[in-house]
Amino acid sequence: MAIDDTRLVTPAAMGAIDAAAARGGIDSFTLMQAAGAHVAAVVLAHYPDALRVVVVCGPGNNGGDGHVAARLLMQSGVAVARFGAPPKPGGDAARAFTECPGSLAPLEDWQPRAGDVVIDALFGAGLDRAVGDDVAAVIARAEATGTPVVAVDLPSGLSGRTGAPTGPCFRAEHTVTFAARKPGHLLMPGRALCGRLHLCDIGIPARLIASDDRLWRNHPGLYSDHLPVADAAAHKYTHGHLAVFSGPLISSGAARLAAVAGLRAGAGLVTVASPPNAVLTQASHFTAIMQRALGGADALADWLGDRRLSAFVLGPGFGDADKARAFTRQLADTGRPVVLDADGITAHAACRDALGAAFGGAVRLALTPHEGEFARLFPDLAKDPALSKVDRARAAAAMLNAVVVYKGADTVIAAPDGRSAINADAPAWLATAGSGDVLAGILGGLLAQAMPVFEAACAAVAMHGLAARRAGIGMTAEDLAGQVRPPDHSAADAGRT
Ligand SMILES: NC(=O)C1=CN([C@@H]2O[C@H](COP(=O)(O)OP(=O)(O)OC[C@H]3O[C@@H](n4cnc5c(N)ncnc54)[C@H](O)[C@@H]3O)[C@@H](O)[C@H]2O)[C@H](O)CC1
Ligand SMILES: [K+]
Repeated sequence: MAIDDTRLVTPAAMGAIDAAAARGGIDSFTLMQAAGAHVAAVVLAHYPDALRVVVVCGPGNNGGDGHVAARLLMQSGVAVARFGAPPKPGGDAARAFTECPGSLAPLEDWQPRAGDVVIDALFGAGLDRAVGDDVAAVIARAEATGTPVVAVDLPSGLSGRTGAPTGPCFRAEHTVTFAARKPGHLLMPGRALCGRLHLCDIGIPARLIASDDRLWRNHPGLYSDHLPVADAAAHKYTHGHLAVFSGPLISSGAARLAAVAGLRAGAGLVTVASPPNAVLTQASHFTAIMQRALGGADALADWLGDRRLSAFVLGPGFGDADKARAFTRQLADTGRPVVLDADGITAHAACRDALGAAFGGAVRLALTPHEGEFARLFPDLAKDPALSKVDRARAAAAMLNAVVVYKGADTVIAAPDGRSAINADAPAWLATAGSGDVLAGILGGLLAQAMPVFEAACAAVAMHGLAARRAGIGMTAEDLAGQVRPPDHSAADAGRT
């Protein structure tokens, strides 16, 4: 493929890329022709029985792509009707408008008919506010009549930067985008509003699609060079020793899930450290996983003297917030990597800055919050409507000098240096009780094997999704943990969306 399909480019950065292409002698009208041709091809391929293609065109270049598609469809013998307002004279869109035969009726004139397919070419990268009443009425009409919509670049009304609608928004069956995916194609609810995404090469060279965004879809290229190496000469300690802290008897299952996942992710040894009264219960479940009774701080300090302990997971089912804070501080002092999940995150809601300060220096803290946990730790970021999920995760990562795995259907992994990835291919059935404990365990297992934290987090999120696919729909978290496999170096690009 001539384009880099792993990079995500914000609409603003895309504008800069277009300008660089123009400086390099690439004609913008030629790009528009290519864009319109891809849209027409998607419509022809997916709606061969359409009786009429309705192209709704906006004032900018998104509308220009619509005029090109309209002309090409007419030339293919398709019945086409165009609605909208003519573009301002002088630019590419005006030229595309002029070159398309036939009239342009006002937007409000569209009366849906059976057999209509809508090409939404109203707004794309240039959307900067909520759509007006005229566009909102068209969106409502398409939705009420179930008319299929093919969106050009982005469904009109959707922010390509945040994945959030700015107001009323088309729900497309297909979205045809150009040169690079935008964050809004992967972030929810944008991903759902786009329907099936077609990423099309319009002739912008891949070398130009290297913006400063440092944002990718999660894919093996982000981490494969850092995966633990399966070494014939290895012994168990070569692959590290992961410690998982269990909560009280009643909630001890969460640590078990994390421990099993950590072992399956390749950690050489895994020990579950439990309050003394939970040890017997834990022991009755395990053979390969080791046990340790751990009372308070002194016992932990004693254990931490074992240099072979190489990573820690604290939080799943942990309960006691005071103890979580005290243990975390002791773990921070070891200089070794720590995963904080669930109660381990919530315990620091009132002392977030102290947590960040305890983990200064080389990055060795990973946090795996879901929406609710994120809001508890970062209420200021969670409340700010101007921020995308990527912005929030990045700001949180920078604040705490930690890698943040902000979970959801669109899990965002962010590093303090700004590198970020959106994971958009996990199956929906991954959202089940205990699933997060498994993710924390996988991540702990990779960190125990000395992977750097950002790379380990990207790999862990991918492995979690792969395990869910293996376990299949209807799985429980136990099934999920049982399907975790060490990362496969030879695996094909499993991150493709
Ligand atoms: N490299 C590429 O990806 C190419 C993309 N192309 C297409 O060009 C558009 C972006 O075009 P642009 O003119 O910058 O923006 P829009 O057409 O989306 O809209 C701009 C226009 O609309 C006004 N506006 C914005 N929001 C609203 C609103 N809510 N209500 C009313 N008016 C609004 C804004 O002020 C501007 O006047 C990209 O998406 C692709 O489809 C090129 O064809 C080829 C290269
Ligand atoms: K559009």
